[in-house]
Amino acid sequence: METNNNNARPIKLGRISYTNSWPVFHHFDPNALPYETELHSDLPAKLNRKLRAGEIDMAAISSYAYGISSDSYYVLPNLSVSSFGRVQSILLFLKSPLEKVIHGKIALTTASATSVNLLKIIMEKFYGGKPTYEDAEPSLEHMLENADAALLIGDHAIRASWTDHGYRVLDLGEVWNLWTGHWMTFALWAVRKETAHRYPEAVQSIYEGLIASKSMSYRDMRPIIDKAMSQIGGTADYWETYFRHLCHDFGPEQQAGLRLYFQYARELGLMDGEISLQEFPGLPVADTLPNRR
Ligand SMILES: C=C(O[C@@H]1C=C(C(=O)O)C=C[C@H]1O)C(=O)O
Repeated sequence: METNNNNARPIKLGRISYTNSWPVFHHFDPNALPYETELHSDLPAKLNRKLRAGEIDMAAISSYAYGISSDSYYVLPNLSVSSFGRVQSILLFLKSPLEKVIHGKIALTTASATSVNLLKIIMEKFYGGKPTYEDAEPSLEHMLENADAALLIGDHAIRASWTDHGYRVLDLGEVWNLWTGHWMTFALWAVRKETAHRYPEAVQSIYEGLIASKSMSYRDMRPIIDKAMSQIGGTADYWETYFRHLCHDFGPEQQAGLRLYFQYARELGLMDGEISLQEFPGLPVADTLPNRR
């Protein structure tokens, strides 16, 4: 690999270890880039913390985590994990009737930041409830031993949804969309401003690699579906529907949904300050995907 003199150290890129971000990472090959790039795979909450601490330079992170540190980050244009309605992997499992849950106790996965705050918006602003919350490792049966409901995200939610659990399930992407009519953006790709200013060419080349990978995935989702079936299980139909409901673009419609989420989160005191969705000021990259819904 050719290493560039301007680049004194490898750029550390965080990858969400859930299937939802595979379309952006599947064809991304750090070894094909002109700058040394290290991939760090982890759960969203861990990537949020590592990016904040400067242990990694850029990453797919919870959109909530972007919102509370937006001064320090740029958004990488047109990359996100979003849905217009049902998402299938942000799920609240209800042991008690909803009427009781909204004033009861809810166990929250420690893997998430966006969805735990989305749940608070739904419970408190939409349903007029005031539950208590408790952090828990993402294991459905454990979580529900002492709680009325449990929130899981990503592959933990998908695997739990396939078990014969017998609980009612709310899909938070769907609830958000029913109440607001908007898209919901769960994750964004962010780069620390410090890194972007110091190594703009390296950040640009990683960004181009991610966009190229996304375009290739959307031309043919089959390899990703096959990989999901062999690594996680489930049917081709399940994964085809899952990836069809996800959107990895971040255009004006997704941005409008995210701004509303930030507004509601501020109204409930879950975040403060003005949040700018400031894009990485690199060169534009051709991304010819039609905006999907
Ligand atoms: C759609 C999803 O989006 C995600 C939800 C996140 C969160 O709640 O903080 C963070 C990253 C994504 O993994 C999912 O996890 O299934």
